[in-house]
Amino acid sequence: MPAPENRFKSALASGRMLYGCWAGFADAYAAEIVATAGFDWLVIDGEHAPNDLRTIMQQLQVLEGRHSAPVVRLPMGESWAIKQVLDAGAQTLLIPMVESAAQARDLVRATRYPPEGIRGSGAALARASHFAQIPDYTTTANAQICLLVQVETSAGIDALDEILAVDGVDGVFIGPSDLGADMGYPGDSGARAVQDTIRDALARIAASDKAAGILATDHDTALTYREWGAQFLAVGVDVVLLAQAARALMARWRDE
Ligand SMILES: O=C(O)C(=O)C[C@H](O)[C@@H](O)CO
Repeated sequence: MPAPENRFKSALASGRMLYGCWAGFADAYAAEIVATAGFDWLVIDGEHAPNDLRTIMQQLQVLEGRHSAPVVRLPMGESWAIKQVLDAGAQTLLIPMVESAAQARDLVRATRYPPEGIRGSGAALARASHFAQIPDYTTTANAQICLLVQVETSAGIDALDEILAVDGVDGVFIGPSDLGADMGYPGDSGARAVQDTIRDALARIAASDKAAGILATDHDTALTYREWGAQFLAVGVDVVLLAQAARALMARWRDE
């Protein structure tokens, strides 16, 4: 009995368009609600949402077996944190601020058991192995890991071709907000220079053996990014959806 199939990794490899949403409430109940929408993937955000290992695990638990595949984003690509979330059951990781091929190679190694990598062997304690109920988990888990790296600085863009050559990286996600800020356009990822950089980057990623990903909450911008080569395309942020709907509702009654 091998490690569970990573459906997101398989879908990414098939080339199918995959629409996602950020899950930023750091809460299993909220993740369960968003999953009823039918997104192909949900980002359990450990970078900008108040998640910890236990809340990440609880969201992995409620998403198990659902259509929406969990993508866990860590604050940074630390090998100890990668070990913890993989043992908690994550199979797809989104790692921010990747700026070199060397960094990408280190991330690949951190997600794999030896001899391919350095992931610590603690499967008996791990939810991921169904607490050692999957006897050959450590020899089959590597193949089900999906590593998505975020390129979101000028340095990362400059190293993109080398990053794209790293075996074990499955996708490259362009972070428009951070990229815009690093390029000197904080809060304005729509600036011409940023858009030109995003277009070139998505094209280069799509032309490689990796999948291209990005986030756009504006519909027309998301359509443009899809035309430019994005395959795993996040089109919403749950926290923003609730905040905007609540404010609009009160604004309407305030004017009644
Ligand atoms: O830089 C970006 O843009 C991203 O990485 C996406 C955002 O961080 C995400 O938190 C949505 O705001």
